[in-house]
Amino acid sequence: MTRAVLSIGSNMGDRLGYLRSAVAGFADSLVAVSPVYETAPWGVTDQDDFLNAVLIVSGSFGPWDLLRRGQALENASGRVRTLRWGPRTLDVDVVTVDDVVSEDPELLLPHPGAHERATVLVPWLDIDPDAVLPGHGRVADLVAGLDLTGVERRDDLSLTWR
Ligand SMILES: Nc1ncnc2c1ncn2[C@@H]1O[C@H](COP(=O)(O)OP(=O)(O)OP(=O)(O)O)[C@@H](O)[C@H]1O
Ligand SMILES: Nc1nc2c(c(=O)[nH]1)N=C(CO)CN2
Repeated sequence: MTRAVLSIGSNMGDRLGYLRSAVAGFADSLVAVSPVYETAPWGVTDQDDFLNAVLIVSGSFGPWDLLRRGQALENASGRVRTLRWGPRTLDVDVVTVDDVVSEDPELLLPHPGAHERATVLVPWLDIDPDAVLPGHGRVADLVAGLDLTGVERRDDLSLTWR
C-alpha cells in the first residue's frame, strides 16, 4: 500500500467548496483530513488569502496516479493557469509518496517547496504529529522554526461532514 500526503489550496470563488471537491475526489483513499487554515499568500503576495489543508491518502496507486488525479480535480474546478504562484480555484500538490524521491520536473518528490511552507507543514502536523519529510526531518521541528504569522486555523470551516 502506498501512503501519500497531499496539500490542497484555493483563493478564488467558493474556496471551501473547491477544497471539498478535492476531498470528495480522493474519498476512496482518505486516511486523514486536516483542519482548514486561512493563510496569507506567499510568493505572489498581492492576491486574496488562501484556504489550505492537507490530506493523507493510502491505496494501491503510484505517484503519477496521484498527480493526474489532482490535476483532473484542478481542471474540474475550472482552474485557469496564468501566472506562477497566482490565484487559483484549486491547487493539489503531491507533498510526499512514501519515501519516493523523484527529480522529474513534472513530478518532484518530495515537493521541493514543502519544507519551508507553513501552509503545508502546519496542517500536516495536526493530523500526523510524528510526520517526517524525507530529506528534511521531523515536521514538528520544521514548524518550530517557521514564522506562523498569517496562518489562522478556521475551526468554523470543516472539510468532513460525517
Ligand atoms: N510534487 C508535485 N505536485 C504537484 N505538481 C508538481 C509536483 N512536482 C512537479 N509538479 C509540476 O508542477 C507544475 C506546475 O504546477 P502548479 O502550477 O500547481 O505550480 P504552483 O502550485 O504554482 O507552484 P508550486 O509547485 O511551487 O506549488 C505541474 O505541471 C506539475 O507537473
Ligand atoms: N497562502 C498560500 N499562498 C500560496 C499558495 C497557497 O497554497 N497558500 N499557493 C501558491 C501556489 O502554489 C502561491 N501562494
